[in-house]
Amino acid sequence: MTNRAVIKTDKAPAAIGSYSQAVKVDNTVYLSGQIPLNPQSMEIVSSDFTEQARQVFSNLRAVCEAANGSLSHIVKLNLYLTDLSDFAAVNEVMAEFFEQPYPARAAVGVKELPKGALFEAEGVMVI
Ligand SMILES: C=C(N)C(=O)O
Repeated sequence: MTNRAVIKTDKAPAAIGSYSQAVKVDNTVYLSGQIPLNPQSMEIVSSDFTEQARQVFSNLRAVCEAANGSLSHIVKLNLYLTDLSDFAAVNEVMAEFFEQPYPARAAVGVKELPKGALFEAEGVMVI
């Protein structure tokens, strides 16, 4: 029998649709996609890609912590960029937030993201 719980924190943006910020099943936490919303204002923080990426990882960190984990517990990340010329920038921001060994990852260019965001990241954490 699995042990399932919904994770909810006001330190990360509230869900903007019909989903939970994260769902925990036993020791595994499925982290919903974070876009660069300020958790208080629920507005995109900046038009600058690097600032958006920092906000996304800050939001993901808050959800990890609400599930009693941390970014270092993330085993897989999926990144979505509306412009793959920001690939180098996202690697730099990840190096600010993550320590080696880094999680497994995919990075994909997409046409559009919710609220006009330039970047979204979602992943899986094992605690
Ligand atoms: C922002 C999202 N995670 C969504 O719309 O699913």
